[in-house]
Amino acid sequence: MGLRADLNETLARARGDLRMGVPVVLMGQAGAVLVASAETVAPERMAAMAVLGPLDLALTGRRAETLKAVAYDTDVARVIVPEGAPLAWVRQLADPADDMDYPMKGPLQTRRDGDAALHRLALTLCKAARLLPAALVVPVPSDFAAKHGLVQVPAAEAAPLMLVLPPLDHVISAKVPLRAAENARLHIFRPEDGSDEHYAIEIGRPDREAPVLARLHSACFTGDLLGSLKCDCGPQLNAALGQMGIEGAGVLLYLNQEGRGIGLANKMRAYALQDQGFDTVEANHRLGFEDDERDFRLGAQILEEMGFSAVRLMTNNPAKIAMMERCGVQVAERVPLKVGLSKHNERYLAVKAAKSGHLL
Ligand SMILES: Nc1nc2c(ncn2[C@@H]2O[C@H](COP(=O)(O)OP(=O)(O)OP(=O)(O)O)[C@@H](O)[C@H]2O)c(=O)[nH]1
Ligand SMILES: [Zn+2]
Repeated sequence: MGLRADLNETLARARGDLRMGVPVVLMGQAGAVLVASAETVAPERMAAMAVLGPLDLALTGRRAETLKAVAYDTDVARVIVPEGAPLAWVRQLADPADDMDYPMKGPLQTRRDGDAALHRLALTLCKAARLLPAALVVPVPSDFAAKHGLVQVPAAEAAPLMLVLPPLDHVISAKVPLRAAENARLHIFRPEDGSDEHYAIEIGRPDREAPVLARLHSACFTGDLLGSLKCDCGPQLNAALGQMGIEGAGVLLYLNQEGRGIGLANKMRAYALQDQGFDTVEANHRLGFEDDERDFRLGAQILEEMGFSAVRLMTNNPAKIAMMERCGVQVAERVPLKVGLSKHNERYLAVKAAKSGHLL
């Protein structure tokens, strides 16, 4: 490998830059565009972008639905930013926080001609950076990145790469005696694309030839650490480790997919919308996300790397079972995990059962 950044490294830089409010260049077949996150871009940078050409605001089809904007490309809407529109105008479209106070934002003009591929990639990058899926997009000459010292992403290669799960490196493991099980070991897995690390807690030394008692737990800072009553995550985490402790063997994957994969800041935005009366699924949609943005292939990959091919899966979520099976991990048994019901999460769990197919 030479000193030049490869594509994975370039994408990691692009995510970092978008988070910092720095624009990046996406190179497509029909030309290049300059892209900035609507959430993090500074007003001066937006003004500098507006000088370069007509500004679009790329939004997901989900967000467009709430805004009553026509998404000609189904999953992507290219909203035309009126000349002279301030950053506040853009932020109001990107962020649903004030939707209820200012319901009439339109009529919004959306682009129909041309190709939406670069807008789509911009949104994928925003999601991967755990930002709101909303990006300012403006056409630029193909030598723009080199001239201005910006990161340049070749779209045709990057878009398919972002759909592939990166290889995970096992970094280290060490003993961590737990209240629930003294013979526990924590493993750290690091994705080669520079995204968040994931953990596996191995209890005892489970037989690799038999189905292992397993849980795929998605990070929930509020439930796991703070004891939030809005969800059932904390009690599920403790019950799963407790059961593994009792049986003397098991593996709990702690996947850093906070907020069903949208990140903690966006999850708090979803909670703020829930305070306005929307349910957990509606809140995700208003923000521009799908119900569930997690990638459960990750869990299968870690299990496989640890030498497990069959599980007794502790879950109420049929999507997790289906994904395990599709990824070649046999689910020998579903072990229900029903704990932590409170008056605060009754509705949340009912919505998951009604809309996301969770088993009651
Ligand atoms: N976006 C969003 N995420 C939430 C909300 N409440 C909890 N979460 C997240 O949802 C995830 C819950 O994950 P899991 O415990 O794996 O739950 P599950 O998919 O319902 O499956 P099982 O618990 O296995 O039945 C965690 O990442 C939480 O942070 C919410 O209202 N909105
Ligand atoms: Zn939770």
